[in-house]
Parts: sequence; C-alpha cells; structure tokens
Amino acid sequence: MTMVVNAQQLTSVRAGRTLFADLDVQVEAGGVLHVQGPNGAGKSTLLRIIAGLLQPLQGQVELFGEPADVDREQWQRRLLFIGHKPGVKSELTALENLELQAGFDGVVIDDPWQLAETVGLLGLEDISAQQLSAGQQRRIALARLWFSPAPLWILDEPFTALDQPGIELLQQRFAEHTGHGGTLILTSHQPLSWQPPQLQQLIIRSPEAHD
Ligand SMILES: Nc1ncnc2c1ncn2[C@@H]1O[C@H](COP(=O)(O)OP(=O)(O)OP(=O)(O)O)[C@@H](O)[C@H]1O
Repeated sequence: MTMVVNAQQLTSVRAGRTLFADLDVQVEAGGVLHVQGPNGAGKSTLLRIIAGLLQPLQGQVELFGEPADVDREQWQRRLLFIGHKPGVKSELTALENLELQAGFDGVVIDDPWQLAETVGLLGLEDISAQQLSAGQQRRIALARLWFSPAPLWILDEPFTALDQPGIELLQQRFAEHTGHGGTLILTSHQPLSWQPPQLQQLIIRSPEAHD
C-alpha cells in the first residue's frame, strides 16, 4: 500500500500550551483517519500541520513521500483541505461558487444542475450564498468533493451544520472516495455511522491538560 501521509514526532505548542507531543500519524491510500477530542484540544491544528498550512514546533510531515512544506503549488491537485468555516463567497450564488471552486481545482463541472441536485441545492442555485442557511452554505463548500481530483482529503468538521441526510450523503461520498483508493483525514465531534475498512481513530487530549 502507498503511504500517503507520514508524519513523525509532531509537537505543537500554541498560546504557550503543548497541544500534542511526539505524535506519529501514518495513513495509507484508501485509509481514513478520524481525529477526535474536546474543544481546543488541537484537532484543527493537527490537520493544518498535516496539510502544510502550519509548521509544527518539531517533527516532519511527508505527503506522498515528499516533505509537505516544499513547493505548495504541487499539492494543489493532490490535496484538498476544507476548513471548519464554509469558505464560500457570500456575494456569489451557489452555482457561481461551484464554478469558482472548480476553476481552482482545474476542472469543468459537466452538469452543474445535476451536482446541485446531488448535494441538495436544487432550486437554490441562483440565490447568493449570504442568503442561504449555514447548512446550505456548508453543502456548497462540500460539493467540491464531487469534482475535486485530489486523492487526499483533509476535512475539518465537515458535518457541522448538516442535517442527518446531509451527513449520510457525505459519508456515502467518503466511502466512494476511499473505495477508489482515496485517503481521508477528518475531525468530528460525532462518531461515524459508516465503518470504513481502514479506519484509524486518533483522540487528542492535550498532555498538559491531563497531567
Ligand atoms: N491562531 C491561533 N493563534 C494562537 N493559538 C491558537 C490559534 N488557533 C488556535 N490556537 C490555540 O490552539 C488550541 C487548539 O486549537 P484548535 O483549533 O486546534 O482546537 P480544536 O481541537 O480543533 O478545537 P474545536 O473542537 O473547538 O474546533 C486552542 O485552544 C488555542 O489555544
């Protein structure tokens, strides 16, 4: 199996507090890493470090066998990071947002209306995102999972604001992605209702908080 993420001895200190120390993370192609822990434990920090968006105090991250901090542009087609905020352009409509995101990903959406239907936005395509609910805005952001060419998805709290059908839809999409050899790292405060064949659970409990 191909090692997609290989992080060694990660230590992160933020605001003077050690969030994790000497943490190793390894995820193979087709694998799922589900990161859990209380508010403020360091889940987002870990995801950002793995994605090469934040430097650890110590340790290294390799993605696809190469250091994650080298030449960020080369990751754009291989790594999709979606943070805990929806990250949609509020003045653009749902369809305009999808097309903008597809442009970033270097793809053309074959049938945007079909995609809008798939992700539960049909009938809302022409409304500016700022007039949509939190869950609808989250659906715009997550629609990217239906066209992104990236084999590695790093998703921070993707279920936030989604209703139960939305959560189920997303987990079906995760199953398709990993079933085709894609890799997923996610955080959530809820257990997964889907049982991936290659699931690793990582619970972050700040060492200092539990001494
Ligand atoms: N931009 C920042 N600058 C300095 N410290 C930060 C910053 N962002 C977060 N922190 C610190 O890092 C700690 C971990 O934050 P992080 O967002 O990684 O936690 P989390 O586990 O994802 O929490 P949540 O479940 O609330 O989203 C926070 O308690 C905070 O002290």
